Amino acid sequence: MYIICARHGQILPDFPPPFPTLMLSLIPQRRPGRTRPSSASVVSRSTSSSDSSGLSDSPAAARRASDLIDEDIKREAARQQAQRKKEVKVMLLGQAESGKSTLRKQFQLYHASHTLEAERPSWRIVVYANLIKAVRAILEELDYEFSSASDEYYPLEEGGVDPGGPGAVPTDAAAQNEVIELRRKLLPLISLEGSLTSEVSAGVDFVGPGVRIDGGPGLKLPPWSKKTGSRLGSRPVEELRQSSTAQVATNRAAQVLGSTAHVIEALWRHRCVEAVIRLRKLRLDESGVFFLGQVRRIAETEYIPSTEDILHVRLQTVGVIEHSMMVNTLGGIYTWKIYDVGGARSQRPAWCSYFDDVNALIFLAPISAFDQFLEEDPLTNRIHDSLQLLVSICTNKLLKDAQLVLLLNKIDMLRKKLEAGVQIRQYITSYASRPNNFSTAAEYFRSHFLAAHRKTDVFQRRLYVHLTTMLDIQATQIIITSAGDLIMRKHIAQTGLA
Ligand SMILES: Nc1nc2c(ncn2[C@@H]2O[C@H](COP(=O)(O)OP(=O)(O)OP(=O)(O)O)[C@@H](O)[C@H]2O)c(=O)[nH]1
Ligand SMILES: [Mg+2]
Repeated sequence: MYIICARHGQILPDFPPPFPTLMLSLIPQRRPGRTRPSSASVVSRSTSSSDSSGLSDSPAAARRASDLIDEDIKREAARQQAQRKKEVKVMLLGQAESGKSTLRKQFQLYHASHTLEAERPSWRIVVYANLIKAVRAILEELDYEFSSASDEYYPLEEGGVDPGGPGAVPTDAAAQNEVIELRRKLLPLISLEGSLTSEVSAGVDFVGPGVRIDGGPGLKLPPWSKKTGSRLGSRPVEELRQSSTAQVATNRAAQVLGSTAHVIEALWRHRCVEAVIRLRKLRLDESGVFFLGQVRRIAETEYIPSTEDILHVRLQTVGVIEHSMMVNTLGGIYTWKIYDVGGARSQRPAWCSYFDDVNALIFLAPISAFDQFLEEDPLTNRIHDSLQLLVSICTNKLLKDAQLVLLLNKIDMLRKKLEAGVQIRQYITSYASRPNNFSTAAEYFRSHFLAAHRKTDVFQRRLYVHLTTMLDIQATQIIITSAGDLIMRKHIAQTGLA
């Protein structure tokens, strides 16, 4: 599949091309506002001005008018150049759920914490939606478990056990009745998911299996929703604050949550839930697991999301969102424009329209995802997809002047998975007999990403690599400072501006 890149008028392969295919070569682009008008157009403009201003049509007058226009053009070019020198463009790239938006929030926290402060109450509805989604996913899994238990054929997951055998998911009548009762009490809460979803993101991320991406018949989509491919646009968080319907949905959810928090806790602690997570490998979003453990606090009447909550929230980015912030660094004040992109495959064609003049790319690869596959392509391992994506970026000519920073993210999850005994070689055969511990695994992934860059970066740029946990505020702020210094030093060196 090929995609026409709107701003460049070029044909690009579906982004990214299969490794190791390179992107097609690109047509150089002219920047608006920097072209000197041809002498023909200068003369014709001076002629017409002489008509209205009363200047004579002599060659000397025409030359004077032409000089004036030249000066204007120079002044405008100088103004634009000065502005560009004071502006730093940084793009956050990587697959879906790699942590781009979380890093963007960390930038906001570090450089513009007042804006995060202002947004804080608006995140409440997203926290509720994440929590309810997790509750629904658990109930659906238990439903499946109970109905499968009565079937003769019962497929086992890796590490699973025979039904009824020791260590099996309990499916006895008592367990089933307990879960049925919990579900009955939770139905009013679950039924709110649709309205929260349509307020927050028009069904982008919160729809569950079996629910159509457009929310299904009868779900009214809000007017701000915008179709991008088969998905629908997510709403800017600032807008939620001003929406009265979002307020109503939030207050209703808060009310129901207040009266059902103890039921959610009982469900989360139920022996069947622990068993489906351990034995059936039920995968809940990181945000869901976090909020389920904090349900009492979240259900309080006066609840306002903490910074930790905001960093844990999962809200899929759709399209490319620009965030401007003033950064006071190395003796100057600069406007940083941070572009946070949607990382799902259907979103990637939109990236190239923003590649112009990018100063730096921060690429996030979640290395804990070695045992996961893309949601949009269940046959592609997520580490493999990240490597392909990095190659596409290293070989893209539009990005040749951009500095590259690679963040191997979610190392906290990597640690947890390895400690829980998940074997890398079961998913990545080339890992072979290497020890299944954190330091070996981190070095293994690091060397693979470095090799992919070394082999394909025709521009021979340095690649700065960090192992990160985007939820760790202190550690991420150190990385933001050091990556920021690096980006600024190169920018200053290139523009000659101090
Ligand atoms: N445990 C853990 N969770 C993380 C880390 N970084 C991000 N997350 C969580 O992962 C989820 C996805 O993160 P996002 O920042 O929304 O991912 P994204 O790359 O913006 O995803 P798209 O917008 O779909 O492209 C969120 O719930 C985050 O809280 C990390 O280092 N460790
Ligand atoms: Mg995002």
